[in-house]
Amino acid sequence: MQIGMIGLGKMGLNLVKNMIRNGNEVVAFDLNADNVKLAEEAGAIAATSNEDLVSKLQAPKTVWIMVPAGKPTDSTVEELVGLLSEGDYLIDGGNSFYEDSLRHSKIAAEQGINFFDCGTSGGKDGALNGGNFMIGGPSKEAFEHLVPLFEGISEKDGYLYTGEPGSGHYLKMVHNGIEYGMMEAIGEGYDVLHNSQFEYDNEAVAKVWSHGSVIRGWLMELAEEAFAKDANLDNIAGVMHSSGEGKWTIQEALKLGVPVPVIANSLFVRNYSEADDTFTGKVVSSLRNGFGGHAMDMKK
Ligand SMILES: O=C(O)[C@H](O)[C@@H](O)[C@H](O)[C@H](O)COP(=O)(O)O
Repeated sequence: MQIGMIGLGKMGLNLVKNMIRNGNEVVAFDLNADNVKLAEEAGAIAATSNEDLVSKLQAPKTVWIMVPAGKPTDSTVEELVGLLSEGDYLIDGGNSFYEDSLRHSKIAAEQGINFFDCGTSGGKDGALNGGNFMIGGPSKEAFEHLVPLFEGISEKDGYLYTGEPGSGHYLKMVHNGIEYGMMEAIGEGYDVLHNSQFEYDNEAVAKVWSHGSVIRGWLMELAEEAFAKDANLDNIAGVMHSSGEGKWTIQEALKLGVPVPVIANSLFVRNYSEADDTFTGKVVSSLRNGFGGHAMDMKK
């Protein structure tokens, strides 16, 4: 089928290549002209603006947007709702907050446009070679139109129509919450090994854990790759950033009254990792010193 792709960053460009390899025709646009050129080299038809992209598609038109969540997605959706017509399809494949997607779905539905909120997982490699997609949208019938597209670009069994609008990005949000907890557990286990009396070969450990153990999986394979490049990760700072989905999962859990101690602590550990020093630490150190006379590390 024919798809318009807006947003040709590391995920969008790989999706374009995947779509073309699977027999789709892609019209591509990005604010960065260099990225459009790369898409053109990969076989896409270049567009010079969102409007130009939409004008190059045949009805019913299908546009996939892959731009950062928040304001960039908001403005792109708003513009496209004005450019597309009744019966067209609009897919947000980014990591949008599900309440934003509910809003986008509503303004699209007012114009008769089928809006799908699509959580995309599997990273750059998945986008290129077979990804994972969690897709909410107006109806199963409308989704049928997109099945050939997702059949081609997904890992086998790697896409799901999740039901009503918002449910795709909601599922991706929770997926990422789980991702936070799993990665933190792997990190902590390795920290124990690293500080133990034994001399473990981190890469070899990841490799053996990847073959038949309970904790095998893609994250363990990625750990093996990372340790192969840098045996003790000496060149990497232990700072962990986050893009928001862990936080949203925790906020949602608080709203629902569901306990999520592992996911919540994973985010707090990431937040701590971003700080050079913490005021909490200064306060606790002062208090220990106050009641027990325990030594405080002073600023150098
Ligand atoms: O499923 C995936 O492929 C990943 O989750 C992907 O979506 C991305 O790497 C995260 O958004 C990073 O999230 P943080 O920056 O919050 O760790």
